[in-house]
Amino acid sequence: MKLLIKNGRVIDPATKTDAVSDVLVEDGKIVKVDKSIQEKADKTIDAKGCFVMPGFIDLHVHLRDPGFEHKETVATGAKAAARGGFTTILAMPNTKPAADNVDVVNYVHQKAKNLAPVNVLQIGAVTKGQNGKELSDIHGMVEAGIPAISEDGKSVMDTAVYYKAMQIAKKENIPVFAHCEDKDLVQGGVMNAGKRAEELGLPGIANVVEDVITARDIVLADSAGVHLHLCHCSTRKSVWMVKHAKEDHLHVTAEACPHHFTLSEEDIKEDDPDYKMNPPLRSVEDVEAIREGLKNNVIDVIATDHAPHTAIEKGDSMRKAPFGIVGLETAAALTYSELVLKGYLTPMQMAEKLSYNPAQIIHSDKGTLKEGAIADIVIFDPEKQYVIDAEKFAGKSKNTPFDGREVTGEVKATIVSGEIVYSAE
Ligand SMILES: NC(=O)N[C@@H](CC(=O)O)C(=O)O
Ligand SMILES: [Zn+2]
Ligand SMILES: [Zn+2]
Repeated sequence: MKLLIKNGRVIDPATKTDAVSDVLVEDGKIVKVDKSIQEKADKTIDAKGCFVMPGFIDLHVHLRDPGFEHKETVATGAKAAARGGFTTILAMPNTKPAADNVDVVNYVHQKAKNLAPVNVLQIGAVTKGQNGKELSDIHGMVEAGIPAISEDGKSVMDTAVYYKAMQIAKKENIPVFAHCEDKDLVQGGVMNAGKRAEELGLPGIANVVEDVITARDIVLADSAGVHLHLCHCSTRKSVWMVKHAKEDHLHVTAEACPHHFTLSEEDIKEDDPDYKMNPPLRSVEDVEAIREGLKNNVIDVIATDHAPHTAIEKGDSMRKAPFGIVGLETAAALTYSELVLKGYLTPMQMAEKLSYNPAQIIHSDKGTLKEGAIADIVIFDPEKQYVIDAEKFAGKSKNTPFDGREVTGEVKATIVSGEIVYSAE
């Protein structure tokens, strides 16, 4: 099978390419990137006016499988990923049972192999049942193919337990993905602590809840010599700490989510569970710091933290609703509309943060359009304007604050190993 992508703007961070070119794919691999390829193909896609980028890689997805299949499954989550331009997604371990052993990791990988249109990699839990006390079988799970460990959903509050896990991760040469939240400081908060929470009469979550664990984890990971990747950074001080850690040559990387660079607490007009996520939407100053952090490459990665919950579970008040919003099908458009069009990111940086940098963090040779690479590709139309319609989502859950929002930029096609797994037409 030969696929020819004609006349697109090929953007490849690995080779620093940004030029109108054709891309020829054969037997699942990129065989040629050149100005005008005249070869006959089985299928030709006209990508005129579109970006042709390495397929997006999402380091932070909740697939809810096993255990919460009413919210999402490996199959539906992977379908949502394909629609969002993602060709590889990493699944967080807060499932039921938790992904804390080889059996669950194999179950997800096997299910993905059979049913998922995109690559799925399971992340291993740090502790058994995410109980924060006994370490999971990290070595076994690494042999089964986990690219990282994480306790996402919570922090490992016991510093000694976390330190031991970090030392093992160092030995296994995998990164630790950190969810930074001091459990003892949260005190029932449901949105950012501040004026807006007071006006709505809702309990707040202060920045210090995140910042104090971010500081601890940077220091702890440095001492263990392990690569620390900070999940869903939302505060000004998180960005500031990552900046200083990097200046000091510490092995720290960081991600930000589209909701944290698009919305602030001021966008919460009423008690609406679709605006409840962890960490919460912060102040305007925090949002600006996240945007600047992305611009200055202090923040390396854009990840969705796709966290599906049903409408019934979300209910009608933030007081009781679970934390989390879906994100796979809105991330590319929000990145383009909020960061590229507003001058924070170049299209090259967009490709870096959505594909090349995440690949580097998990030591993957994906995230590039180099000749010889696996043909995981996204074709993105930067002109297309439309209104986000959650009813059109391929994912099972529709919990998003972006329903009805006007955006620019649409995923036109997603290609995995040379196969078109999603097409907007
Ligand atoms: N982000 C969220 O608000 N929720 C996530 C957990 C997490 O990412 O910490 C979930 O699993 O629902
Ligand atoms: Zn988290
Ligand atoms: Zn998460």
